[in-house]
Amino acid sequence: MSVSVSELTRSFGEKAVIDKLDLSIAPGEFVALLGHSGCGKSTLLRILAGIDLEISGEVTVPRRRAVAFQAPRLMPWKKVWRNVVLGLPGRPDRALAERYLAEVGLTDKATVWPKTLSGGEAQRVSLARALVREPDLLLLDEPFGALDALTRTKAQALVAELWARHDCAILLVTHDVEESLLLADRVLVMDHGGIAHEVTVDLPRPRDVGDPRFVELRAQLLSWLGVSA
Ligand SMILES: Nc1ncnc2c1ncn2[C@@H]1O[C@H](COP(=O)(O)OP(=O)(O)OP(=O)(O)O)[C@@H](O)[C@H]1O
Repeated sequence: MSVSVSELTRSFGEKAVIDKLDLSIAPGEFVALLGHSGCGKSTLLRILAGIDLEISGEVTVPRRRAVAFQAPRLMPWKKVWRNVVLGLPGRPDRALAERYLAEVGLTDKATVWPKTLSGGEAQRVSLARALVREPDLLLLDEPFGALDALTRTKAQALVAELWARHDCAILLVTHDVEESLLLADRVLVMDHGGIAHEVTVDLPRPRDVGDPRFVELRAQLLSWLGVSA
């Protein structure tokens, strides 16, 4: 297993936001996580990232893991390529940064300042910064949430491509049922502090939103989320 979580509990004060949650993710598997606002998705991601340690239960994650958040969180005083390799051991390596910037289609942005990037470009830099760590597990917390529809569609295609190339497991937190079905092998629905439902997306890629099975899965997920299709 790439990720193995058993009886995970995380409380804020009296309230257990995550309550005896079990989860496993296979190496190379793409898993999407849906759930109502405030149900604890980001909290779970922070725990898997090793940012939040105030937990009980068992959590096993690969040592090589990386996170990309909804906001790209680039350092404004460092040029793009330096942001990509920020925090890596050793001397900052521009050629290395450029290799990963090329993967996200931003070769020509290596030496610009982050403030000159569009939202979609900044998000791609954030992906390059995650990938440069060659993670076995990539944690994505609504990375496309703030993007317009067209940019979002392109970013989704890019993530699908990067995942196919890099052979890492991905856990993608999203609010978008369609996005989860376009990208993931398995979709989880979080509720009441645990994984309340899950579905395996048994459809070949690239996926067709008009496929009857796609429509059926979307209706199933929406009904689990309490939204009628
Ligand atoms: N540091 C904190 N202190 C107190 N409560 C917190 C803290 N962090 C999160 N919470 C609470 O835990 C719950 C889960 O928050 P979390 O951000 O994980 O939800 P989410 O499912 O990611 O929501 P959204 O989809 O809106 O991003 C919320 O009720 C939130 O208020």
